[in-house]
Parts: sequence; structure tokens; C-alpha cells
Amino acid sequence: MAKRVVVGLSGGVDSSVAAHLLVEQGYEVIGLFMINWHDGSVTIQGECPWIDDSNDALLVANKLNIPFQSVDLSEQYKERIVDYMFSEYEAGRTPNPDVLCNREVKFDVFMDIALSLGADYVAMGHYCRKDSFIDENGKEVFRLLAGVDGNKDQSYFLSQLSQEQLSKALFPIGELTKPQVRDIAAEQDLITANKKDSQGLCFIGKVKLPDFLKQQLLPKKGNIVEVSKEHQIYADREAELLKASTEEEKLEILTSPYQYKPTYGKKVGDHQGAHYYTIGQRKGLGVGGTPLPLFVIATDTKTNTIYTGQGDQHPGLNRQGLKVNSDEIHWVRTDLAMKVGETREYMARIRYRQPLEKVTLYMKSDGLYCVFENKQSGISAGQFITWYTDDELIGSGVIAG
Ligand SMILES: Nc1ncnc2c1ncn2[C@@H]1O[C@H](COP(=O)(O)OP(=O)(O)OP(=O)(O)O)[C@@H](O)[C@H]1O
Repeated sequence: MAKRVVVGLSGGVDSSVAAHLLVEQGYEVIGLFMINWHDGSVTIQGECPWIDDSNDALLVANKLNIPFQSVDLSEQYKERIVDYMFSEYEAGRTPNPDVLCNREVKFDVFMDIALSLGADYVAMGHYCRKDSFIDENGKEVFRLLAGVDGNKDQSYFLSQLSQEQLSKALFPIGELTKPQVRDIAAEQDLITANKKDSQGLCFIGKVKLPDFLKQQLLPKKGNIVEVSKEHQIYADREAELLKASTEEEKLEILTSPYQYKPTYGKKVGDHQGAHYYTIGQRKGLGVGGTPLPLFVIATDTKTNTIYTGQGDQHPGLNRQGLKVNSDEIHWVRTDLAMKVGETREYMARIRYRQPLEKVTLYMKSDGLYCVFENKQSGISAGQFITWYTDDELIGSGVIAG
């Protein structure tokens, strides 16, 4: 009997083609659209075109001659994603809702519904691949691989999936490039063939992130401070590094964020709330007239201060390393999890679509210390670091700072 697959149909071109390929491969396919957001239930009224999207998903399902259903997951989405976003921003961190959405919604709540519909697998239109091998104990080990289209690879967003979740996942378009996907959609006369790619989170829609955050995080006026690149704090760190005699000391210095004080620079402007800003951010500061543009190099939600520096080469913006706390380390390949005391080299990225960079991971009792070969710009607490061997995503972690 054909295996049953529930495919997440978003009303976009990628999932439409994913569904088509599954039908071609002989699966029994069911299309499922999830409503993540409801007028009034989450935030901004009338900004999310989900009705159009669910209509497009329905039309694609009709065209492919597969059954179609919608599920309302807006409550779960609010609890697991929206609330997390607010609490992270409130704490001065930069969350990644897309990574969480896959772990908590698409491959959890959504997957449970799919399984209750008798599905063997859940498929999504992500640009990534999966394969597996049998280990020496006869156990199947699943591997998460980058999509063939290097421009579109979405493995970063799936970096928190478990072996269990991967075992039931299918990514039918992972072997294709985006232009190939569009060509297939056109050949098959799917209504989504020329639809624009979705931008960001549905429930935010066209609204700017600060406006979205203002719904719950009240504006609070504070200072924008500029720290000179010659500040003593940077020279002190270099000196500390030279003095450090043990590996532990060196790692601690290389991976800890700078601790700024409001007196470390001059006030150059006002802002409406440090929790609206992210490290590396250049736009939205409203301060002009500096020879080089100002970048956010740190935010402090306690003193409500934003620290900035001039130019993308500012020492406060570029750091050699970062730390992941023990309870926030995730191994997709659980069989490759590092033991305390172990050191390993990988290729890694700290944001979606960033080219992979050489990193050395040091597993210590209190967490994973990650030191890059080249300094990294805009390391932000709350974002994810993901590490790879060739095109296989091995693990990920939440950046502590
Ligand atoms: N509202 C939804 N209902 C069901 N599945 C969804 C929904 N939103 C996203 N997905 C699934 O997650 C995948 C990745 O979502 P993402 O938002 O990154 O869309 P995308 O890459 O633009 O894909 P698409 O072109 O299919 O919208 C989609 O291809 C689809 O399988």
C-alpha cells in the first residue's frame, strides 16, 4: 500500500511543487494548511494575507487532485512562538522564530495532527535534504543535509530538529534549485508558479518589527551611546588575552561579550527602547552626521542603553567567539555529540545564508565554547549557531552571548 504523506501546503510555490513531486512518486498525499494567526488573536489586525494563501493552497490541492484541510494552530503559535519572541526581545536577546516554528509547530503540533490523520511522513517545501544510514547496532541514523541550491539552503531553520522528527520528515524539493521549482510549477500549470516568495513571519505581515514589538513592549526613552574604536575596553581585552595562561582562561575571554557602561562613550542620540534593537543593526537609529555609519554593538535592557560604534570594522562589532550554555546545545546527530573535554573543528554559521566559516568547538562542563578562525560580525544572543561537516548539519545551539 502507498505510504501516506501530509504535506504542509502554504499557498506558496515551494510546497505546491513538493506536493506535486510526492504525487508523482506514488505517495498518497494530503494537503494541510495551518492558520498561524487570527485576526485579533495575536497582534496586528488585517495584515496577514492568510485567506489568500489558504485559497491558493486549496486550488493547488484541487489541481493535484489531493484531499485538503485547514487547521487552526494560532493558539499554539501564540504560546510557543509569539510569546517567546516578546520575552526574548524583552530580555535584550534576538530570537529566531523561524527556527522555533519548525521545532515547535511544523514538526511538533502540525506533525501530531498529520500522524493522527494516519500519515507515515510529514513533508515541507524547505530547501534541504535528508538521508539515513544504519549504524553498527542496526539503528537507523538520520542526516539533515543542505539543499542543493546554495542560495536557498534552509537547513539553518531546521537545525533544532531531533532524530525522531527527522525520521518522519520529507523534503521533496531539496534536490532542486529555485528556478527548477518554478519551471516545474509552470509546466504543471500550478497557480502559485509566479507567486512571490513569502517574506518573514506571517503574523507580522507588512508591519515593521519595532511596530510589532511595541504591541507588548512599551516604548521607553533611553540613550544611544557611541563607543570609540580606540576605547580602553578593547585594548584591555587584548592585554588580558596575552596574559591568559590556561586554555580555559583564553576561551572565556575569546567568547564573552564586552560589558559596556554608559560612561564608556558619548551620548549621540535618544531611542525609544533598547529592546527593539539588535546587535549589528544599522538602520533605525536616527543618528546621522558621523563619518562612518553607526552600528549597534551592544544593547543593555537594564540601563536601557544602546551602544554603537562607527563602521563595520569597529572592534565591538567583530568577535572571535561565542558561547552556548550546556542546556542549549542540540545535536541533530546525537551519535556525534561531543563529550566534556573534547575539541572539534566544524564549519559554522551564525545566521541564515551566511557563508560557512571555520570554527573550533570546545566542550566544557558549563557549555560549548565556539572560536572562529575569522572574527564574526554581529554575534547576537538568542540567535542560533549551526555547525556542519561538508553539507551535513550536525548540531546547533542558542548563542548565550
Ligand atoms: N501556513 C502554512 N501551512 C502549511 N504549511 C506551511 C505553512 N507555512 C509554511 N509551511 C510549510 O513550511 C515550508 C517552508 O515555509 P516558508 O515560510 O519558508 O515558505 P517558503 O520557502 O516561501 O515556501 P512556500 O513557497 O511553499 O511558501 C513551506 O514550503 C510549507 O511546506
